[in-house]
Amino acid sequence: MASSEEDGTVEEKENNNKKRSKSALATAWLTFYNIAMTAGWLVLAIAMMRFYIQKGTHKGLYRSIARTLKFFQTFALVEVGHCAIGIVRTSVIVTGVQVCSRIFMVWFITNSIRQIQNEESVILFLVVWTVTEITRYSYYTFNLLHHLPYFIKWARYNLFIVLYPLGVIGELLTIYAALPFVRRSGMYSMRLPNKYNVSFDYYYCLIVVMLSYIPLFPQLYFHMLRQRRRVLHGEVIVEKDD
Ligand SMILES: CCCCCCCCCCCCC/C=C/C(=O)SCCNC(=O)CCNC(=O)[C@H](O)C(C)(C)COP(=O)(O)OP(=O)(O)OC[C@H]1O[C@@H](n2cnc3c(N)ncnc32)[C@H](O)[C@@H]1OP(=O)(O)O
Repeated sequence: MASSEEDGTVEEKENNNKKRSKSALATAWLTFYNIAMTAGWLVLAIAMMRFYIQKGTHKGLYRSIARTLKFFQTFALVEVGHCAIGIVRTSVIVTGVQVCSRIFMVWFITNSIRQIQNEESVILFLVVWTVTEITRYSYYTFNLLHHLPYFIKWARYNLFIVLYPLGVIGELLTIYAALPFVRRSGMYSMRLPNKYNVSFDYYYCLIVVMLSYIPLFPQLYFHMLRQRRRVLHGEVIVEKDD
């Protein structure tokens, strides 16, 4: 009897130790990840400012930062993993929609269609994403280090009110600008007849993507408004399950 009680205590201690070391490991990884991402987006911000100051135009700006942007935005896929394994308290779906829509914009729109890379709307979403991500990742970093300056917390949960709609406008205008080129080139499309007997039209796919902002964007926006009330005003929010 005594021995089983002892066993229980040992087991409990082992479990607690495992949890502690897991959370220490998770915190170390998240701190590293957030610092790296803050640095990455800061590099992008500096590169964009330098380009504009030196050239006096936004033309060619996307090309000049494309590699860095693709790397850091694609790396953000890791965040969906963070939610899935439970090391951050965030919905996989909310994060998944956010990250996938960004990756789609970078790889399947802006990177694939050279003719639209100099559109003002590209600069709009790039600037908006950059400000958002520098604020967001520095918020997470300082929060993990338990030294969060109030202005970063304020910026994280206020700037999105304006930046989110501006980012959406930039993204939608960019997809809209891409439509004629996609239609003319027939890119990423499959016409019948073909050996798979499957037809796919990227042009209509883009229209569906644009329409999907109507139900999806309000959900992300209201999610952030709820987070804002919770963090800035201490409201207790009961989130629905995924
Ligand atoms: C395949 C094609 C698909 C196409 C589909 C198209 C549909 C498109 C729909 C709409 C798309 C919108 C496009 C907009 C793009 C833009 O970004 S515009 C720019 C403005 N954007 C924003 O301001 C939003 C930025 N995004 C986010 O903030 C996030 O992505 C989020 C997922 C929406 C944030 O949600 P959430 O994580 O729940 O909020 P937080 O309050 O920040 O975090 C909750 C808790 O989790 C902790 N945490 C999260 N991540 C980390 C981390 N990396 N490190 C450490 N901790 C983290 C955080 O600290 C919180 O913890 P607690 O305080 O303990 O609760």
